[in-house]
Amino acid sequence: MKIIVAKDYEELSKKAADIIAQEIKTKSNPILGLATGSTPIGTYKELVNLHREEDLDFSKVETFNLDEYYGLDSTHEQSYSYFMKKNLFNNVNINMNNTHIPNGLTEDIEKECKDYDALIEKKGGIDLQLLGIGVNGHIGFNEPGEELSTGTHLVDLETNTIKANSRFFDSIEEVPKKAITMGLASIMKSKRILLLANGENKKEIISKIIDGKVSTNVPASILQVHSNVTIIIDKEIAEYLNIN
Ligand SMILES: N[C@@H]1[C@@H](O)[C@H](O)[C@@H](COP(=O)(O)O)O[C@@H]1O
Repeated sequence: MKIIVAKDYEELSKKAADIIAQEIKTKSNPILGLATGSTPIGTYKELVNLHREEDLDFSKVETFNLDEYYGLDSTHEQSYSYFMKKNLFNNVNINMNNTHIPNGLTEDIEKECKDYDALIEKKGGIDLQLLGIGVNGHIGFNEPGEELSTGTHLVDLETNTIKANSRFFDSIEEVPKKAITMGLASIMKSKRILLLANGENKKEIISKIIDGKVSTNVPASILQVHSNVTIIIDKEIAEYLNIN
């Protein structure tokens, strides 16, 4: 795992955007895996700046998002579909037909998940997967447990995840209890993985995934066996890890 330390969230976002921009510039049809949550918002902002100021071209970019809440319409302000449009897609020259997010309103979960994995496969897999991390070590919505799922699947969200994500909703009752998420195999098949983490509340989990054992109780620990992972952390986490 390659670890990059940024002095603050702004620098972390700039460094992440630069890595993604490099991928976009060097591949003829870059396939990006995208994440939501508060962590990548700054990265998307920087990518929009690069598009506006330096003509970073998204016309050939294809994207697959990690997850979507089950039961939320794409127009719901807390759906990840809405998030992606607001923070990135509406602000760059991406072809919306090339953006993919699981359909949270699907009536056929099994088909939705199978089709999602098949499409990623058909496109040749993800070149660069962007990840945030939950405080319990989840990536996408792959929650800790005795077993981990490989393909895209419907997941019951942990009570703590529901609590953590309630900060985006008016009340905790409004947070969906289930989500559709890419599985760990789809994530691990990505050619390169870029994980971002900043702030006090992520320091323990980052320490676990870097130094701890690989365990289904910490889903992100599986990243230790991927050959091309870059983690960008801020100074606060770096100090906790004793990295300068
Ligand atoms: N499904 C998303 C994850 O992909 C994200 O990494 C996590 C952390 O969010 P934040 O970046 O706001 O800490 O939130 C959600 O649960």
